[in-house]
Amino acid sequence: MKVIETKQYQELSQLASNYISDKIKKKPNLTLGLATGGTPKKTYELLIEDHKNNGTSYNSVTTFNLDEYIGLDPENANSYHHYMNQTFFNHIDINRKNIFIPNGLALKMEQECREYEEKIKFQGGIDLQLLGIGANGHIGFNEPGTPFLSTTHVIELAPSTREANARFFDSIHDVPTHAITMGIASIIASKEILLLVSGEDKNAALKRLLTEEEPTEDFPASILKKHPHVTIIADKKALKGIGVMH
Ligand SMILES: O=P(O)(O)OC[C@H]1O[C@](O)(CO)[C@@H](O)[C@@H]1O
Repeated sequence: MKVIETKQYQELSQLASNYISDKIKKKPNLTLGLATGGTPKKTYELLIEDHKNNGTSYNSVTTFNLDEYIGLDPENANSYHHYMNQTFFNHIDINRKNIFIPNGLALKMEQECREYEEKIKFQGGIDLQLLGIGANGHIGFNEPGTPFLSTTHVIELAPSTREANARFFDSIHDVPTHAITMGIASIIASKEILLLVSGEDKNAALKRLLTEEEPTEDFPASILKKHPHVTIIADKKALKGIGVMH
């Protein structure tokens, strides 16, 4: 895993945005895996700026999002469909038919999960997966204990995840209890992974990722150690007290 340290969140976001836009310039029909949450917000903002100022085009790009809450309508302000439209898709020239996000309202969830995997495979796999990390080490919504061999599935959210994400909702009671998420095997099948880590509340998770030896299902992000092409961009606060080789 290659670690790039930045001074703060702004610089982290600028590097991440440059990284992604360079990939699109090199491969205009890139298949991009996307994440939600607070961490990548500024990256999306800068990608939009880059699209407007430099003309980076998403016309031939295909995207697959990691996850979605179960039971939230795409119009719900807290759904990841809504997040992605507002934060990114509404501001770039992406072809709507090339956007894929798991359907949290599917009547047949098992079928939805299976078909999501098939769509990724049909597309030839994900070229670059953008990732965040939960304070408990989750990637996507794969909570501690999720099997490394998992593909897209329904998961019960950990209480700590619901608490952390309650900041986006009126009350913790409104945070869905379940989500549909790409599995750990689905994430790890991506050709390349870009993990963004910002802030002191991610320090312990990053320390565990960078220092502990063997991957363990108790700490989902640890599987990244087995992936041949992972780049981590982390700010000083996230890296505090962690010795990184430059
Ligand atoms: O960037 P945040 O808001 O800390 O979230 C970290 C991770 O948690 C999730 O939002 C799921 O809770 C992921 O999609 C994200 O990468």
